Order: sequence, then C-alpha cells, then structure tokens
Amino acid sequence: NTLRLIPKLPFLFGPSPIQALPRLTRAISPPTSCDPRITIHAKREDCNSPLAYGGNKVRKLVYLVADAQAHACTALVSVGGIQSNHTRAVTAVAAAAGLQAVTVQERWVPIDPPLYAQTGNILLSRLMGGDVRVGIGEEGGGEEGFGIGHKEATRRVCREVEEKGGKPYYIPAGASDHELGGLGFVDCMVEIAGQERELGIFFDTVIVCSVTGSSHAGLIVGAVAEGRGRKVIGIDASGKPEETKEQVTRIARNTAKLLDPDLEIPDSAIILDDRFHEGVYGVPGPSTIKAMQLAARTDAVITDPVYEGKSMAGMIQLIREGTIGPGSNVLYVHLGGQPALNAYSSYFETESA
Ligand SMILES: Cc1ncc(COP(=O)(O)O)c(CNC2(C(=O)O)CC2)c1O
Repeated sequence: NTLRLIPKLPFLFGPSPIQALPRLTRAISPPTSCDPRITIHAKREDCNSPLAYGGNKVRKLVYLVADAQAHACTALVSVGGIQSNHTRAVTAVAAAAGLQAVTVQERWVPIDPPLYAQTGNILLSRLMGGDVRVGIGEEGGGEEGFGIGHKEATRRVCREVEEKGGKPYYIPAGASDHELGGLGFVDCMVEIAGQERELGIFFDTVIVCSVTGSSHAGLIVGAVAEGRGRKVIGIDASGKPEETKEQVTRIARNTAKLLDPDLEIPDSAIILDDRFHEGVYGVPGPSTIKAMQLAARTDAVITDPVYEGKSMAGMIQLIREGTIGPGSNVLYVHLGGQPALNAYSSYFETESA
C-alpha cells in the first residue's frame, strides 16, 4: 500500500505483456509422456513503454524522474558504457519530461567493433538531443572502467550543471543504487500477480538478468512480500557476481524497509547464478550467441549480447540440467537491450553465428 503513495510518472503503456513461448519450450524441454510439462512464458519489459524502445530502466525511472521533478531539477545526470541501455532510457525520459540529459559514457567493455560508438543506444541518445559525454574520464585522470558503483565523472558533470545555473538530478548506473531504485520492479511483481490471476497460472520460477541489481532486487521484494514461495533467480551478466550479489541484497533490504519495516528479506531469497556472464561484462560468449539464436529461431524473441542473451542462456541451462524441474511454470523477464545489437553485428558475421 505504501507503494501507491510514492509519486511516479506515466512512462509505461500499462502492464507489459506476458506471452507463452511454446516453440522455445519444446526445443528446450521436449514433451515426454511421463514428466509433467515445463511451461515458459516471457514478461516483455522490452515492450513496456512508448519511450525509445522502453526496457527495465524506464520501469525504474517512473519513480526517479517524479522525484527529480519534485525537487525542481533541470537535468538528469547519469552514467553507463558506450552502448548503455540505461543512459538511452535516461535520455528518453528526460526528453519526455522536458528535462536536459547529460550522460557519461565510459569505456566499460574492452572491445571496439565497427561503429560501436556510433550506432545503437548511443545513436538514439544523440538523436533525442542528449548531452552525450564520451571518454571524459580521461580528463579526470583516466576512466574508471566498468563498475556498478558511483563514478567521479558524474560528480564533475553535476557540478558543471550547477555552475551553468541548472539543478542536476544524479541517477547512478542502472538507476539501481538509489533509494527509489528497487520500486519499479516491486511494481512489476505486483503486475505479474495480477496477470497470473487472468491467465490462471502461477509462475513458480522467475528468471531475470542481474548487473546493477535493482530489477532483480525489486522482484525479490515483491516475491517475499506476497509470500507464495516464488523463486526469483538472477543470472549475473556483470562478470563481478560478488559485487552484484552484495548490491542486490542491499537494494532488496533497503527497498523492503522503505515499503514495510517488518518485511524481512532472507538470504535464501537472494539467488544469483554466476555461470553465464562468460567471464566479462559486455562481451557475448558461445553460450550467449547460441541462446540468442535459439530464442530468435523458435519464437522470434530477440535478445541482446550483453544482458538478455546471457539470462536466456541461464534459463536454458537451468531447465536442461533439471535445476528447474518438470511441472515448473517459468517466467523469463525480458528487460530489453535490443538496440545495442547492431553495435555487435561483427559477432554474428560467420555462418555458425
Ligand atoms: C537490457 C538490460 N537487461 C538487464 C540489465 C540488468 O539490470 P540491472 O542493472 O537492474 O541489474 C540491464 C542493465 N543495463 C545497464 C546499462 O547501463 O544499460 C545498467 C547496466 C539492461 O540494460
């Protein structure tokens, strides 16, 4: 009930669709006469908003931008890699809210494919009039590289906005390590429960990609609060699972406390599988590419090489190895990311890829 009292903006279409994935299900878990079937559905957060391809960040930003407006801020300041979906989403909600967006785009991924800094998310941010700052970390003694924490470069940009007479609203990487960062995905879990009643199903297992952690954390809080034993499995794509797990835990507990001081988040509710990040953030590996192809070639579900391709690989393996057992109803939460695909086209050139 507390959630309903916290201001948010109407950036979403309404509930994002839940769709069945029958051909992907059959490809992963062929029907056998004895075992009760596994079902797989997708919660399509990549189709959740009219703003620049939507995605999980827009779901979170409904609360942060309402807060920015409540504080009469004039500019959203945030950070991401060159192909960050988050900074594209910040720029999109800034455009929609009539605010300026200043985004620090750091070299988080040690690759340089053709047009990597001219296509995909960074192209969209420029098209929407974002003040896109690439490589300003060098001015301040070198970029800090990938990390899910707070960055010096964004502090400098906030000071610059103030010196020009503006009022900055700082949004951390992924809109995660922020007091309001987990609320969007608590909303999402409440939304899923409503859709389940209409569908007549209960998703006992929810799969979600986890990097800066507040998508995963919000779903955990929603699942613990409803008390129906639903399992939320995070698939790490940060390549730094210890840091991600710590941040997920902190955000989940802070968000729970914000909503209901009596809501305890047990350690057992924090599940992060670190087998699918392929060793480094932002670079697809063989399992990522194979999972992307399978999802695309069965139910035409398009995932990306940085995030959803890795959580899709995780779901497929968890089902194939039996960790997700017969009779499970699995919900794959698709958080977006497709705009970055074209920046990674060189990973799909060969016939096998
Ligand atoms: C498409 C997509 N899927 C999953 C995630 C992981 O979500 P969390 O950051 O909430 O853990 C991102 C994040 N992206 C970041 C970005 O800068 O884009 C925050 C890292 C994402 O964009």
